Amino acid sequence: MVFNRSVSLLSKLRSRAVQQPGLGNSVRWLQVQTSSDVDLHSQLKELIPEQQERLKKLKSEHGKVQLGNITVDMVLGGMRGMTGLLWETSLLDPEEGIRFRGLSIPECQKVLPGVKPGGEPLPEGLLWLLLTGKVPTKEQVDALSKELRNRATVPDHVYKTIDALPVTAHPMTQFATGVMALQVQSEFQKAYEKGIHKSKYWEPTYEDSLSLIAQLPIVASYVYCRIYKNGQVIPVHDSLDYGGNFAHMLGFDNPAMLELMRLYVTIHSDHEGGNVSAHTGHLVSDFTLSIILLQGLGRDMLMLDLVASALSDPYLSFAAALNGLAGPLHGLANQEVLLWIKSVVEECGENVSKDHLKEYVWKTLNSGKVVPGFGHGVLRKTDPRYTCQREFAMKHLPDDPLFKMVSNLYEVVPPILLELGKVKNPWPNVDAHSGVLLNYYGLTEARYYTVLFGVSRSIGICAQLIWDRALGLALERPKSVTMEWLENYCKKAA
Ligand SMILES: CC(=O)SCCNC(=O)CCNC(=O)[C@H](O)C(C)(C)COP(=O)(O)OP(=O)(O)OC[C@H]1O[C@@H](n2cnc3c(N)ncnc32)[C@H](O)[C@@H]1OP(=O)(O)O
Ligand SMILES: O=C([O-])CC(=O)C(=O)O
Repeated sequence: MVFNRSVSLLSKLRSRAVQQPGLGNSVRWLQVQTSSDVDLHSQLKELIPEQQERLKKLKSEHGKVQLGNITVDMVLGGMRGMTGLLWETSLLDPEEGIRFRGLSIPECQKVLPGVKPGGEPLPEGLLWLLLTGKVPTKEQVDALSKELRNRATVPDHVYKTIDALPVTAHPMTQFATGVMALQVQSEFQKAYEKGIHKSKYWEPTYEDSLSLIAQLPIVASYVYCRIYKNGQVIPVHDSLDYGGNFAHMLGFDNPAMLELMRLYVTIHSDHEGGNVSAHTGHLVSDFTLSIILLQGLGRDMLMLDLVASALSDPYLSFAAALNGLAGPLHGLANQEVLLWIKSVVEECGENVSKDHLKEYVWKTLNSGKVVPGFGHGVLRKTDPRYTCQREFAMKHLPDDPLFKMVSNLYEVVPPILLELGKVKNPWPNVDAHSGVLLNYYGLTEARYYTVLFGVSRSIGICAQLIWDRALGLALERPKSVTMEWLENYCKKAA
């Protein structure tokens, strides 16, 4: 029954995926693929004109339709509930969680190719899906894996730039610095300087994006080996897929860890446009006046040209996004959860009772801290990214004591957060689970975890960035007001 359901879902999604005017779906599906079928760039080139037309029509026919009212609460409350961004690659439902181009996480697990049938989805497949809106075949994913491997080289100055930082610098600081150093090779910046026509912006953005995505695991694993493995770097494997290669370069070759990394990179990639990292990347790519202070790193290593600042290239945009991801209420919660769990173990032991856990949660709250891994700005139910990691744990590490503690926290924390009376979502988010899985396979260095998140988030941010350029999206510049302005406005409105 379950099998039949998934087969029919698969065929439905695939037929949706290959629908083309004038061609029967099944006929097209059975066709032998040509080289342009497996080339992501050619696929995008075909799609862009129709999406440009779609946007033009939306604007001309419905440009004046109202999407809601803005209240003072929204302005003071971090713009919660205010619809204000176009983000094509994914959409978040508060109850149901994320959908990537319309597909939920369980659906992605069913239809995106794995290394073997039934394996965890390959992140390259997700990148293809986010960019084209179509479920790729295994051949398309393999071609993209190969392309990413071919682009996976990092110039020497990047390592030197990272080496200029103390080894004790936070891994995210080292990682973001490495990304900034990669920027000197931006194709977008070069094309902009040469006067590229705006209708062509998406092409060098695509080049930069794919190169950046390909290079990130190398920079990330360099940071890991520099900090934790005395600089013993492991080179890119010449046949592994993206997620598998990343785990390999970090020194992990256990097949289950490779599967975990594929799942991790897939599910952390995109969470619609308003989250801190994605929004920062999007905003900065539209417009930035940020001046990056690089004193002490050597001006000869990084030659940043502020000509590009009005349309920041993918490297600049993604570096900005990483700095947002490094905040403890956002991506750093990845590390905070495991550090918190380890502090529980230190104080109460691994087999802590639920009553002791409750006491520890209250102690955390009473000292003015948040319980990391719980709550969310938009979600109002358990994060499906948490659920799929829980399923992975039940399959691969059901007896791990830290997994058991995570399960107990699922029971203990929500009622306590509800008791506070102000927390809008007491349920666990993605970060509540990832640490114990990584820790189980030997990646125990919690301070490093957000770097993994960063590698994954490049996939969503870059996919949208390419569409930002293809669609010619406007510079983002919302209006701000002062308290006095609000007070006067409200007096007049009363
Ligand atoms: C990948 C991700 O970014 S997922 C999120 C990762 N972050 C975390 O896990 C950190 C813990 N969680 C939190 O801090 C919050 O739930 C956030 C930042 C994720 C969302 O924040 P908000 O949208 O402001 O949540 P919400 O509207 O429910 O907050 C209301 C109040 O409850 C508090 N609250 C929310 N979640 C928690 C929590 N887990 N522990 C303690 N207090 C909490 C808020 O701090 C806020 O308190 P205040 O009014 O005294 O400032
Ligand atoms: O959506 C958010 O605000 C935070 C989040 O879970 C993510 O970015 O993955």
